[in-house]
Amino acid sequence: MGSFDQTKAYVPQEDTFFDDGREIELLHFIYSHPNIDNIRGSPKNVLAAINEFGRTKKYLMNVGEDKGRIVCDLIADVKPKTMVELGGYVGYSCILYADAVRAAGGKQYFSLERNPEFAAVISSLVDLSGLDSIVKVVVGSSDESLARLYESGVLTHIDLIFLDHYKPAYTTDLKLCEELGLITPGSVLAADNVIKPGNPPYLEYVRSSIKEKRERLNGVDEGGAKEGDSTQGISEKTVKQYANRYAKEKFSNSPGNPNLVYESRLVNSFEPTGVPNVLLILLSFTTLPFSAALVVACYVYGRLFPLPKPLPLPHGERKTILVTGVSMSKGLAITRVLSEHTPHRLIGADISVFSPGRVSCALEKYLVLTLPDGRDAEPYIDSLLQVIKSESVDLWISCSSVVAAVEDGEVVRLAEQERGEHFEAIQFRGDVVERLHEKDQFIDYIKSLDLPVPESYRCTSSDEVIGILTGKRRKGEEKRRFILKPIGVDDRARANMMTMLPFEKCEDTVEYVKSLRVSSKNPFQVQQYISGAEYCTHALVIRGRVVAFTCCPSSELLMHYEAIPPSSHLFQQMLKFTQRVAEDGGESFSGHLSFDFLAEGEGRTSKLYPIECNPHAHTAVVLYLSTPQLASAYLSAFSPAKSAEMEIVTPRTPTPSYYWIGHGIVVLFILPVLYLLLGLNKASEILDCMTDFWEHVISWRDGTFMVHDPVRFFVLHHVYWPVKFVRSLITGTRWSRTNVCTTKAFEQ
Ligand SMILES: C[S@@+](CC[C@H](N)C(=O)[O-])C[C@H]1O[C@@H](n2cnc3c(N)ncnc32)[C@H](O)[C@@H]1O
Repeated sequence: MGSFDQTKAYVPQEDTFFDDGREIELLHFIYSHPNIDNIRGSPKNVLAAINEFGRTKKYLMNVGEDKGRIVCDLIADVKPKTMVELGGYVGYSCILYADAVRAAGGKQYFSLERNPEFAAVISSLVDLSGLDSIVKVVVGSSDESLARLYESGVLTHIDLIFLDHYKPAYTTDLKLCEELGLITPGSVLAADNVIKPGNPPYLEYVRSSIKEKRERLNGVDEGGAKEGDSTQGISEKTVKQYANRYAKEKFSNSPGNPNLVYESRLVNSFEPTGVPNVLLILLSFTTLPFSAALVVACYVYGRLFPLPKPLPLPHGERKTILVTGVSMSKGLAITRVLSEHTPHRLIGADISVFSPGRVSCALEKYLVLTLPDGRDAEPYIDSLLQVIKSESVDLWISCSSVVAAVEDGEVVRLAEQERGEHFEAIQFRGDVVERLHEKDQFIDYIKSLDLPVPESYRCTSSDEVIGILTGKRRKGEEKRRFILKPIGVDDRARANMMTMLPFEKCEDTVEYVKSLRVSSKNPFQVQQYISGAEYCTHALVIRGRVVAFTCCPSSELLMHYEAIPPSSHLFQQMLKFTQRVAEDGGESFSGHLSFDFLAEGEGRTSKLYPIECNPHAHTAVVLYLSTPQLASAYLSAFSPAKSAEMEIVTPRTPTPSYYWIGHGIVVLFILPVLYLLLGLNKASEILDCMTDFWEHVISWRDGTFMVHDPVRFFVLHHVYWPVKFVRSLITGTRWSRTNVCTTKAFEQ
């Protein structure tokens, strides 16, 4: 779970927070919006306008962006033909989900809303977003509407149901759907608010075994909730939420189908009102004494058992090596290995004053670089050039983040221009970075090397895209599936565009593609969809030769790195691919090179497709933390003969796996304990998380912690992140997810 982005917060909830005319006000707000022409026909813009109203005018009880995304992911997974929502309010969830259902090839979305005024608002906004062909808004109490839809034959089966209406009716409506056969094995339920404010009868029902349900039906349950009492344990405020308009609530008395069992999973997310990231500051504060004690213990141990120092070099042979990006685990891992195993002078630089790298004893000096000023990267480039000049840097190892890769390439060119001679740098030139990083250029380039690529097309108009998606198949040819990626747009846009195409109906595909407004200014890549496991690699390339290489299964979100053994077929395939690209780069090709691959099929017959290239260091380099030979690989940059002879350095075997405790403690320990205390999750699920966490603590390694260099771990968790959170609270800086290992806080 990420932290809530405060800038997304709606205005606070008042005592009366709905049904006071604000729903109609919302319609006036949207239809008189200066951007109305762009809102028309665009579900995304209609949702943005609803959010704008909630943030600047009045609170709205919508599901919100964070929780909405979870259900959208579920829709993409389940691909429901028919989805039903109970409780539509002003249509936020309806527009968001119906758009996702359409994108996943679905046909129908039923929004059931009891209040006719709200239902009229939904219908109006659904029309405005152009989703009227898939959405049916049904006015009336959910139980009556479900029964009516079933009897008229309009609704025969529900693939995915979203429950977000009157909390006590969750269980009774679910049972009704079971009895009518609308919900069958394979149907998926997504229920909002079961954690907060809580819905114990619903959770109890979906977690009961067949035997328990039968016993309760027959009235033999000992001491449990009385069958039929669906308000038990739900707060009085929630039970009376709609009492102003519907004085007496009525429920279906359906017995349900006790033979159905559900697999259940609780997912925490945020209401649009927000959860302050103060909690994370508190976590850092409460764990501070433990970390401080750990630092002291490590310090004493380090004094008693110091690491052996590399032999000093004769006068004049000591070089200065600069590593940039030392706030990140990858930059620190490289400096750590170099400082332990080379006698050269190591200096580090990064853009943060509070960088955990500045306190690392691996560095002799830390320098702060200037942050790029908006789109102007010059201040950053100038400050880096200044460091290279003033410190007489002999070798620069660039470990900067992806956003600075092109600028870093430019720095190499300018440094050479200034010196009038070759400047040794582990950094590709700007044009190489662009060629490898831009999705379409990369695929074209790889194709030119005769290496396998997923079928990909660059398109600058909707017609081009439609032509490819709806093109005729040869006889016997299987239906191919594609995804559509924006080119040169940020990764957030890409995350929203991973829709499987074409849809069943040609007109749906056409409608969808047209809504993306593909043009020469907004080009897209149509790419063959490949289903399979994803892998990432990290390589050090010097003068066109791969001198160090490792790879592992991709797991950015879990933040786990487990090396694939060099003897495996997959490893060899990925290495061969990387070597081919490196060779093609020639003598001037030095830098960190990493690829993302998808493997189609398994074992020795699997076929690898590269999907992306990152021409910069990958966090997987932490796998080398106990491999001294990595230092020699970097130093081979000083001697062409050595790099030509070097054996490829792979992480020492057995290689420990890496995790980040700051991440693990939140997702695998604190949250599960919280659920346990609140009685919200099954003990077995909590136990699984705890076991994972414990296993990591015992047998994995933290990517930041080091017994002989413990202060940077302390600074990361008790200075860097808290300062970032406090700053974010004060300035309202946009962030919704944090990555402990790259020290980045970014929008999801
Ligand atoms: C929390 S709001 C739904 C928000 C909406 N799902 C969204 O995220 O945009 C709950 C809605 O359920 C409706 N509702 C409550 N009880 C209902 C019932 N028995 N049948 C149908 N709708 C109901 C309320 O009128 C209200 O509009």
